[in-house]
Amino acid sequence: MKRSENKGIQDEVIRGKSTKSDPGTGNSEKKNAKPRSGFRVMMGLIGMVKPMLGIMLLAILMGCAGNLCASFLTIMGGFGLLSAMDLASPFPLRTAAVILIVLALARAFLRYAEQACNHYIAFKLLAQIRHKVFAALRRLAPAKLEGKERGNLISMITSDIELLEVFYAHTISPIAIAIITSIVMIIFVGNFSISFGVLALICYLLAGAVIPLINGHLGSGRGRQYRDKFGELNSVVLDNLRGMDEILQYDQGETRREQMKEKTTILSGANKRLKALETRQGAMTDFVIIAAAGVSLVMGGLQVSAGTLSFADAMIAVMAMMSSFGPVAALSSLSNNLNQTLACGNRVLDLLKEEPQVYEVENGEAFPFDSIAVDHVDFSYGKKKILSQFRARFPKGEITGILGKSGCGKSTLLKLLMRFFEVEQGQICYGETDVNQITTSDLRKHIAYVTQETFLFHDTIGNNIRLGNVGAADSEVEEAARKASLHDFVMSLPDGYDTELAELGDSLSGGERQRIGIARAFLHDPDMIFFDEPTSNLDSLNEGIILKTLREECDGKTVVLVSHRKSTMGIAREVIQM
Ligand SMILES: Nc1ncnc2c1ncn2[C@@H]1O[C@H](COP(=O)(O)OP(=O)(O)OP(=O)(O)O)[C@@H](O)[C@H]1O
Repeated sequence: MKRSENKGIQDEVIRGKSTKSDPGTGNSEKKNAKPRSGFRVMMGLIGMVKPMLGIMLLAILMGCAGNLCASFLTIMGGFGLLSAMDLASPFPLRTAAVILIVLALARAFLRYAEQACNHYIAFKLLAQIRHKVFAALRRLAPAKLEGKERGNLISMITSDIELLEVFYAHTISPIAIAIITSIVMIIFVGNFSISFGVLALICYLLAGAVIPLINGHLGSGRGRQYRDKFGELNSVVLDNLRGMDEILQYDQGETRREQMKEKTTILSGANKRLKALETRQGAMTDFVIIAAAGVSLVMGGLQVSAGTLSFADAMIAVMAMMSSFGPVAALSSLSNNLNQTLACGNRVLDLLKEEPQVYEVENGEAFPFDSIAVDHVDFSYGKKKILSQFRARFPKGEITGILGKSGCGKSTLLKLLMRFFEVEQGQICYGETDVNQITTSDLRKHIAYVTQETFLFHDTIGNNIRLGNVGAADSEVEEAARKASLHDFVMSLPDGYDTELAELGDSLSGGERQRIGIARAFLHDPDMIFFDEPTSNLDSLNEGIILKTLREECDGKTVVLVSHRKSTMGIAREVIQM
């Protein structure tokens, strides 16, 4: 494919989509987007239930049947009472007793089955949402994970998704159940007298909709405040744990303790305000239920004395009213958590819908092993300009060094070469091919990027090195470790290459971690290696060994070497000053 043709495709495939967001914040689209209403969040979350609609309907059916069983337990008791008093009852005492037992057993079974279905749906869905969130992160990474939002993402993956369990297991079906059972009960009591039906309708609306909506509105700020304060306390505790060495060294224990105490006091204040609202809401709901009972008693009495209703019917209608508030009362307590749940749902939906800053090129050009040309490149994180009309050339098969003061954009340049971000202006070309036209997976397969921070997985040292080439034999792993001056250290450990890094925890030194990263790159054996401060944590002996290996092993490879150290730059054929 010719370059000009590629450019056309490029404009269509990449530019159209990826220049919308903003490196450094990563969310320009989100900032401009209208916030979702609670209803839209609910619909979005319910949309995810589609694959499990059958079980959801079953849960609602069993919930309705179970709650009606509970109401009719009391009503059947009323019929039994009428029969015992020799008043008109459709059920003789014995039959009423048998039905009572059946209803009680059915109630227990249906309740259990409803909860089992709801939890099945919730946990299946949580697993699916986690998969979706990780797939979204995979799509959005690495740019998204580079930004300041990393902390928020961790909290989303851990607590936000967890909280959605409340929505799926304890929100959707209770709302449907309350609506259906209320309609059944309105028809049932309305059959005795229209006024009972109207009273039931008003009271159900008050307890199940008006009070929860008002309190939900009043409590939305308090719920969010509680969650924010909870997050703040968590991060202070984590900071203190991580920074324990510094706290002890600079005698900051008392100050940090005071800070934690202050955060705890604020959190407990927020919790108190939230509980006060919950208590007030509970009291309002109870008032409506008691008022409904009182009004229905008076109404029944008046209708019996006026001769428009028999005593037996009035008694059953009043008992039905009194026993039917379970499902709507359950809704009233929902609204306390609903605001928090919807806020979490909103964040998860935002992430699932977020456009990546950089789209991976899937069917582009194969990676050409050639010189790299950086031509008049501009790049900014948000409003902060990092590179302006930057030019450089990294010849094929040579080691080129990059020197520059801290923060001038050396690591950023490597990330642009890796296409973690796209340039704003100018071009980066491998040979004749624009980096934006190269199949991204192919690009990353042929380049090893050794970052300043080597991430170690909870696995053996051997497998951590093997990340560079999963199929590598033990001898190849050992060879790579030797080149990275790591072998002797590994052999000094009781289990050698089988030593679990989780057991060592953070006890590996910066230099040892760095050497694991370098061994990975050697094992990967790519055409190009980008090193970001590869020897910053090493003593001069290990630095010397690694530089010698770099010179020998990287013969014929294109190497870009970022470093502050003049000694490291010694192996570079050319040094670019940024
Ligand atoms: N993801 C990001 N979002 C916003 N700003 C960033 C991001 N990454 C880096 N920066 C900022 O961009 C500037 C350049 O960062 P970069 O890491 O490229 O510098 P550097 O030259 O490699 O520095 P050092 O030598 O200290 O590693 C710094 O001021 C940094 O704070």
